[in-house]
Amino acid sequence: MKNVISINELNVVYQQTNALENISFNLPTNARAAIVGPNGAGKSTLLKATLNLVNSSKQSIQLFEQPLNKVRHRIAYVPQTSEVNWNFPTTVYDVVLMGISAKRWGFQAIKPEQKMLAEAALEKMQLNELRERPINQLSGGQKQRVFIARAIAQNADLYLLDEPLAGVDIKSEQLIMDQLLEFQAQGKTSMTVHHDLNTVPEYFDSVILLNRQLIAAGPLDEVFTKENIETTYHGVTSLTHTSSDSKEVI
Ligand SMILES: Nc1ncnc2c1ncn2[C@@H]1O[C@H](COP(=O)(O)OP(=O)(O)OP(=O)(O)O)[C@@H](O)[C@H]1O
Repeated sequence: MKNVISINELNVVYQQTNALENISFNLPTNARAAIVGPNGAGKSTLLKATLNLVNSSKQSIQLFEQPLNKVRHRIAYVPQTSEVNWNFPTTVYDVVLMGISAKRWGFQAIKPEQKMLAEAALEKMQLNELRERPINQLSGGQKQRVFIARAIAQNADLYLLDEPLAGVDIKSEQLIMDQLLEFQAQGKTSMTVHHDLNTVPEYFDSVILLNRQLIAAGPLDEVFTKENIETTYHGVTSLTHTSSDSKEVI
């Protein structure tokens, strides 16, 4: 089985912080993977390093067995909503169209089939009625769904999602998680930062356990063990304390 992501001895150092130390793992094609670990473990940094959005040790990452610059168009990134400028004067529909623009050259017109992709993405995330709404007038869950819709419209092969369930209600959560299943059914791969240990087995089939260093990575059954979770969270074992309010607990 081919690897979509191959990371070899990745290090990321911010000014004062060793955010990631000596990370090596492979993610096979068609995985539906979660990145799990406590606050400050480097989960967002791992996604950003994969996309070369932060300075890291070079030559340590291959995507689709190639360097990033050859395959960037095959990757969709859903950032944390807190990292998006929601006051930018644009509408839901225009943000979704941006997913398509990622695959266009210069001022090429949008093709009918690309418009259909955008329409399908709006439909899937149940955003049709909100399409003309300015993005600064959306709820937390609606904001998450807009960026997932943009990623769907991009029609990528690899989806990197940073906490897509943060601040969403149960309906949005179900829509988003069903979409990850659909990506997988289409032969695509996803890697998602996820905070709720309780739902990891339900939502994912692979896990990357991280706490600045890699604790373990691989299939859910092999990796998501009590021992590994304990090591990741330095002894926090109770799964009942680790949903979105886990930020304080861990
Ligand atoms: N731009 C930056 N400059 C300096 N330090 C940073 C920067 N971004 C993150 N850090 C630090 O790097 C470490 C890893 O941060 P990161 O956001 O990747 O963790 P995380 O696991 O995603 O955390 P959380 O669960 O809280 O979102 C933290 O100690 C954080 O304070």
